[in-house]
Amino acid sequence: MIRTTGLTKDFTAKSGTVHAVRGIDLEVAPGELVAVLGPNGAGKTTTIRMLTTLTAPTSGTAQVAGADIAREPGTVRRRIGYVGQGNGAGHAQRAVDELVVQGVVYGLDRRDARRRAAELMTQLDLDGLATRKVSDLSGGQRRRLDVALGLVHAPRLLFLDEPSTGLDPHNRANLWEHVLRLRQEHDMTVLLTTHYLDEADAMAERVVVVDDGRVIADDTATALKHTLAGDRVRLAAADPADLPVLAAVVGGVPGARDVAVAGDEVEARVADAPTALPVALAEAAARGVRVVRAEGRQPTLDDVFLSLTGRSLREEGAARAEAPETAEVAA
Ligand SMILES: Nc1ncnc2c1ncn2[C@@H]1O[C@H](COP(=O)(O)OP(=O)(O)OP(=O)(O)O)[C@@H](O)[C@H]1O
Repeated sequence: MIRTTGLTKDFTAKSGTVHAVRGIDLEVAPGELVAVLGPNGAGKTTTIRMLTTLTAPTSGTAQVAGADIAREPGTVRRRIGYVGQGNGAGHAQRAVDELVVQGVVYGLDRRDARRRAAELMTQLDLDGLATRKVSDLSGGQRRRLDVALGLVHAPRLLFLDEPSTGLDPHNRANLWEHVLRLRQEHDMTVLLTTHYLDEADAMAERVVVVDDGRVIADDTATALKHTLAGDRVRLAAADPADLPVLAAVVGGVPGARDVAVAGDEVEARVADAPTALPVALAEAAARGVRVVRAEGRQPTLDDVFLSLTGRSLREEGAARAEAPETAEVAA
């Protein structure tokens, strides 16, 4: 459904050239749900904008929904849906009119456009809001209307750029419920970007991690967490003199490696924290070591990013959210 080769985008800014995307090779099969995850400025939006023909690549090629983004941009656009960041819907318009107009733009006659609009309003739980002005909708309702706008022409491939940013947890869950149901009903391929690690983890069958314009990992969330981060256990001894014995105990549990002693604690990677922890505790007790704290931890996608880059995605997101990006000048 998507195949890119060496997709690259440079921008010319006042401060010099910005290498936003540095040669991305990506394949997405029909029906997949892929999350592109990465810190602010990693190149996620620029990649989506190239794939949706909104900006031309500096170099590289991409086939999207069976058409070439450079040679057949019109065909690509007809076959895909795109929900960008922020709200695409106009403000003074009534919700239903936005959908009807979008349908007409995509070639439906007015009657079909009205029928499709009504169908989508129901599917996205917007019934009863048809005649409300877009500006009077709540954030969650407006985002669902944006998704409806992206689906008017029943695309086989849907791009969602940070669909749930700014929504509260209830509205995020609600939006996802709708997207996942629609995807199943229409057998749609979905490529989305998100900052929410838990969202990528829970929703996507595949997670593509990007950093500084490059793909640095691409696999299922489970595989990424298993191979790049791994489970951990941490145990603290009441008596520091017991630490060498405790380290030996921890080192003996299944799959233990990277055993480290810091302060009054022993920490190690293990194959499976929930089963390793009781084994370690029982063995420590048998050897007369009194353990005062014990913790087993399973990795998150943030641990994956940390292991790949030495940086935390969570901290970067928070730091950048507090300090708005300085404006860069486009070419
Ligand atoms: N029009 C432009 N002119 C100059 N630089 C740009 C332009 N658009 C994007 N950039 C730069 O390209 C890089 C990638 O930006 P992009 O918006 O693709 O990142 P992102 O991963 O989507 O980030 P975010 O999560 O904040 O949306 C950033 O350094 C950004 O400042």
